[in-house]
Amino acid sequence: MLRSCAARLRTLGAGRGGARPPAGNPGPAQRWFSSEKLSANDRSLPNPSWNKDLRLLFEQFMKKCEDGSWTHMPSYSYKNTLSTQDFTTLIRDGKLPNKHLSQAQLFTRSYEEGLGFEYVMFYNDAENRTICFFQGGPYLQGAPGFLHGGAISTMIDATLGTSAMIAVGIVMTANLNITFKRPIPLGSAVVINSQVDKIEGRKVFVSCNVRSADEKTVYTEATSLFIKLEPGKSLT
Ligand SMILES: CCCCCCCCCCCCCCCCCC(=O)SCCNC(=O)CCNC(=O)[C@H](O)C(C)(C)COP(=O)(O)OP(=O)(O)OC[C@H]1O[C@@H](n2cnc3c(N)ncnc32)[C@H](O)[C@@H]1OP(=O)(O)O
Repeated sequence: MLRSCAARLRTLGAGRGGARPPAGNPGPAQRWFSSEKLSANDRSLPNPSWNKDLRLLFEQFMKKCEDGSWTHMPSYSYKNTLSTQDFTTLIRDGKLPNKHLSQAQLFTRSYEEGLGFEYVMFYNDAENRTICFFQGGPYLQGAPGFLHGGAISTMIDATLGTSAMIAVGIVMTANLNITFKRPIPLGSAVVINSQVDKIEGRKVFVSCNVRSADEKTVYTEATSLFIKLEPGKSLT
């Protein structure tokens, strides 16, 4: 059975060495999810590029957060931050050249406002669900007027990855299976509804579908396997 989200988030930071981070010195998970210090740079809040549907969905779910059933997840570009350093140290023994690290930022937050990935995620602890509201901008075009399949896959990976991370800690995608059923119009708001289906040891099986904001059209379906990283085991 999945543990409560709060407990999982507390232990995420302990995964590397077994010790809980001391008070005032949050572990990686607390840094991703805590909005206290970074809220000014939170990219998951409405901006002028958001269409009416995306705003409405955001407002509806912010209301649902009031009773604690859903939680809003802030999101940052992670430009040259400690959390990126932590992850690199974990899987590569810190061997990534510093020059690259200093330029690094989260792919889905690397476009200017409105041009690429505009999205916000919420999670529901009791139901092990993460929901993402996503509006793809003009730089994500594939077939004329529609989103590129790689951009859709990216947001699916990010949403499913977030679900898996909330469940077990730091993970990487081992496998991602996607069925594209209908093309997604550029600039439209869609709903990526994901859930953790099963956890077996370090393996986390997750799935999702992508629907229109009115839920009438199913655009995409996906299943995926994430693997929890083992502390001290280099992947390179
Ligand atoms: C701390 C800070 C973090 C900083 C982040 C800050 C920002 C965060 C913001 C929010 C993030 C949002 C989430 C984004 C998610 C994106 C994730 C990616 O794109 S990731 C990029 C894209 N992904 C990559 O680049 C990953 C590349 N691949 C790898 O690195 C490795 O293959 C691995 C890590 C996936 C597993 O390696 P390894 O740890 O050595 O594991 P083993 O070989 O020992 O196997 C363990 C078990 O798993 C089984 N199993 C394994 N694979 C498969 C499979 N494909 N099929 C089926 N099964 C598979 C295997 O059979 C075994 O089963 P069993 O015997 O126990 O029953």
